[in-house]
Amino acid sequence: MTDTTELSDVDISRPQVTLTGGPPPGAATLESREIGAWFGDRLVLEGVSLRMPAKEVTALIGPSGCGKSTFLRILNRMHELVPSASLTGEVLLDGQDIYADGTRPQQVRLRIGMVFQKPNPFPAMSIRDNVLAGLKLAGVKCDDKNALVEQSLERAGLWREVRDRLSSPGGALSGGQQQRLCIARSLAVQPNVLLMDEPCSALDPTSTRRIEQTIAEIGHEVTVVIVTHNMQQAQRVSDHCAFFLAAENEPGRVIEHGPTDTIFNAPSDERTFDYVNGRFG
Ligand SMILES: Nc1ncnc2c1ncn2[C@@H]1O[C@H](COP(=O)(O)OP(=O)(O)OP(=O)(O)O)[C@@H](O)[C@H]1O
Repeated sequence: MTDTTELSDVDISRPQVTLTGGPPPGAATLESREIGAWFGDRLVLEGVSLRMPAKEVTALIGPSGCGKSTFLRILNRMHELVPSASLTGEVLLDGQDIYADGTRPQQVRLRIGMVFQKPNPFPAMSIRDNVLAGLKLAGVKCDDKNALVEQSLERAGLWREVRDRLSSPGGALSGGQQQRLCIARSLAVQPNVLLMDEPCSALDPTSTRRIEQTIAEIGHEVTVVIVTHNMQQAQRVSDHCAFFLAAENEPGRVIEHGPTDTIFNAPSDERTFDYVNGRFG
């Protein structure tokens, strides 16, 4: 599928549709402080302190197994879904600890959405209902569902391709379209942060480029944190980069983080230089 829609064709300037019971409006800054993570008695992450600024895109890069996905899942309380998992440290969303006593994980996940490696729309459900699915699950009310569907699909860069077939099943779309449908579903609840775990790894180059355009668009409205193995992609889409590395039999740590340009062109650590230049990993 070739998509020729250009960024400038998409109108994302309209005010957001009003939701009742949804997250407070706007992007939020996410900050981790001294995160440590275990599976059983195995420490897989240590001392991860990272600030992911509002309305900017932060890429998490590093070799396989260094804890990037684990860290991402800690950021919206999905790590605790693994029975043997535990953690230490704090995650602050605009200064509030998402692990504070009395904070419900479902409420956190409404504010901090997640898009996975493999697109996971409800295949038999219509495109329209897929977009609205997150609202239903969270009990969020919307005053104009048609406008919300259009706006969410537009923000995800899919509206023009599906506007004439909103009642077709989500499973009938191409892989790249399904991934954009999942992004639209996440955006429909108007989250403050969107986490993306290798969102393009199952997609062809054209679909990958379209998702990268989508990230460029939404990255100015919502905070984005993306895990990627693709160094060109990290350079293209992110404002900031964090390089994770786990030495042999050691937990993963952040070796270096900073503006993407610095990480790729003038890193301060030799291991970062070697990794971004493809010398290992
Ligand atoms: N559910 C789990 N149970 C036990 N160990 C796990 C589990 N998930 C991940 N791990 C371990 O935690 C460590 C970090 O894994 P994680 O998937 O976070 O790394 P990653 O950097 O995202 O890797 P990749 O780039 O390959 O996706 C690895 O050693 C992995 O084997």
